[in-house]
Amino acid sequence: MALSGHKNRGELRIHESVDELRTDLADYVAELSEASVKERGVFAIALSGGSLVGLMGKLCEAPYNKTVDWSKWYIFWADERVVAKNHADSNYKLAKDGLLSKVPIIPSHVHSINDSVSAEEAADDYEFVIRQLVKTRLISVSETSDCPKFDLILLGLGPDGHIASLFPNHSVLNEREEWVTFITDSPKPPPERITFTLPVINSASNVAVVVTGDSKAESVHLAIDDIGSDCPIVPARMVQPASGKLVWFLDKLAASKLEDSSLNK
Ligand SMILES: O=C(O)[C@H](O)[C@@H](O)[C@H](O)[C@H](O)COP(=O)(O)O
Repeated sequence: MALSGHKNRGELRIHESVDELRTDLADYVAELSEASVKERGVFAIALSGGSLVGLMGKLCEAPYNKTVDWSKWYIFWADERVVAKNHADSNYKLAKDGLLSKVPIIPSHVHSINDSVSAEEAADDYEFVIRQLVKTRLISVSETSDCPKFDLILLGLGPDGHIASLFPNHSVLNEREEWVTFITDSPKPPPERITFTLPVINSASNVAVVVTGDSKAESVHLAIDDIGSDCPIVPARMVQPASGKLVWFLDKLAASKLEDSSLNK
């Protein structure tokens, strides 16, 4: 693995293979879980959809399945499709089938969205739930804003540079008041989604963006490298934790267009 810091763009962890990335990601999540449980007694983690959950798969295997204190995990979603929980498009279903059902997480600690209301109501409900948990400090609060401070937010990256359900040129990128908002016009189906806003993502203690494959190489370049003013600002470039730590988990293909050639050999 090649390790590097990239000015204000966080730590880059570039892996020879997807398998190496999977091991490093499991180690990273397990270490953050241990540190958070030691410090706060709980671990509040937000997941996304896509290939991310599969890439976290080693957490279900030895040694992690036995060493991680799963009873202290509280699960949230950085974004969710507004579909029934048993629908093939549901990020909850993806995580349940691929991770949550394979480790001893306490069912009441799993905070999925209300799937029986509109996208707008689901976003409001989800923000309300998070507000209650911030009040009790199950989720920490940012020192600089009133935003929740998740222990870890895990994000994937779309070929268009989107993270969570924050798509390029969409007005929700400018949302500064809401913690959770909704869209009904996602360029990638399904159209109705709820999503954490940038202030919440940027208030987390740790944010990890997990990216594999050459179809993402251009958006990785646009998100990380020093780009000219004529280049588009992709949503992933707006991930800039105020006081938290940003880590990029990349495989060689995803890193192949980064400008620092020593990194993508
Ligand atoms: O809601 C969605 O449409 C997906 O969850 C999406 O946001 C995904 O996370 C990225 O596109 C990365 O996807 P892959 O990791 O599968 O390429």
